[in-house]
Amino acid sequence: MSASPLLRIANLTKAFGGVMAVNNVSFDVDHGSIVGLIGPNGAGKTTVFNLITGNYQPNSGEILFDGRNIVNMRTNKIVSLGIARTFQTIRLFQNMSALENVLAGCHCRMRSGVVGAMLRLPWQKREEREALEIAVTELEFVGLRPHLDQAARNLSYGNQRLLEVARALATKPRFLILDEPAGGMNDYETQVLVNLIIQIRERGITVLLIEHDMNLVMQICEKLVVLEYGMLIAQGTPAEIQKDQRVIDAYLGAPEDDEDEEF
Ligand SMILES: Nc1ncnc2c1ncn2[C@@H]1O[C@H](COP(=O)(O)OP(=O)(O)OP(=O)(O)O)[C@@H](O)[C@H]1O
Repeated sequence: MSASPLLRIANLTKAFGGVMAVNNVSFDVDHGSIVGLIGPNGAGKTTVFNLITGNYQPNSGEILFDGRNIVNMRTNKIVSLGIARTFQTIRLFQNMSALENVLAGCHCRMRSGVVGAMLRLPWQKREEREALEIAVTELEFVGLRPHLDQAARNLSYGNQRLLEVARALATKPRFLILDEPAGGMNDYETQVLVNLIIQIRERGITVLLIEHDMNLVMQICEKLVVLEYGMLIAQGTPAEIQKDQRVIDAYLGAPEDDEDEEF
């Protein structure tokens, strides 16, 4: 018998008006794995992410994290269980420094919170010192230590994406959800990202990612889950998925766009 998965999605459904964005989808993410969620534009991938992180509530179905149903849980509670994410559209505090952005991630885990920290009681000072250490460590981990004091808006696009990863890591996740992490990156930046995701997994963090860059997905994911029109049409290893006729048809039948879906 195999060990229970870190994340289990069971019969998950989410409709927006008449649109079935996610339609009876079920899949597992095993502990310590890197899983890719792929599919043509509008297939329902980001909606699945928003359901896992509590940004949306499903119409039906279950989301079990480490055996616990997290449906209807508040987003901050879900973060405190060890789920962190980055967004498809960069969501940084553009006028704040790289360090301040990552500290904002640490505050999700702090007892005092941002306002309480201003009172500066001894245990709050200790907590702040620890947060600073974590933030610097994570900036170093993603290679942004030299840019610590720079405003987020002055970082290159690729570095802004890495900053989002550092901020997510500062919440000490067990499960990291990355929404198109290579979006807008050049080939060199993408390769740096690939190495970083592998190192994240080596830290024992399980990764679920949406990515249109098939080269990246094929390199690092041991399992792919494919959605089309909200429905799961295939799941398996990259080699299995590449040969799957339904997947080939879904991609070949997808309307052309500028996202360079090379499958
Ligand atoms: N908040 C919302 N309100 C209404 N419809 C929505 C909402 N979010 C998503 N949808 C619809 O649900 C469907 C799935 O969208 P979703 O963004 O999850 O797809 P996706 O696979 O992430 O696409 P992409 O690769 O383009 O990001 C689409 O038809 C979309 O228009």
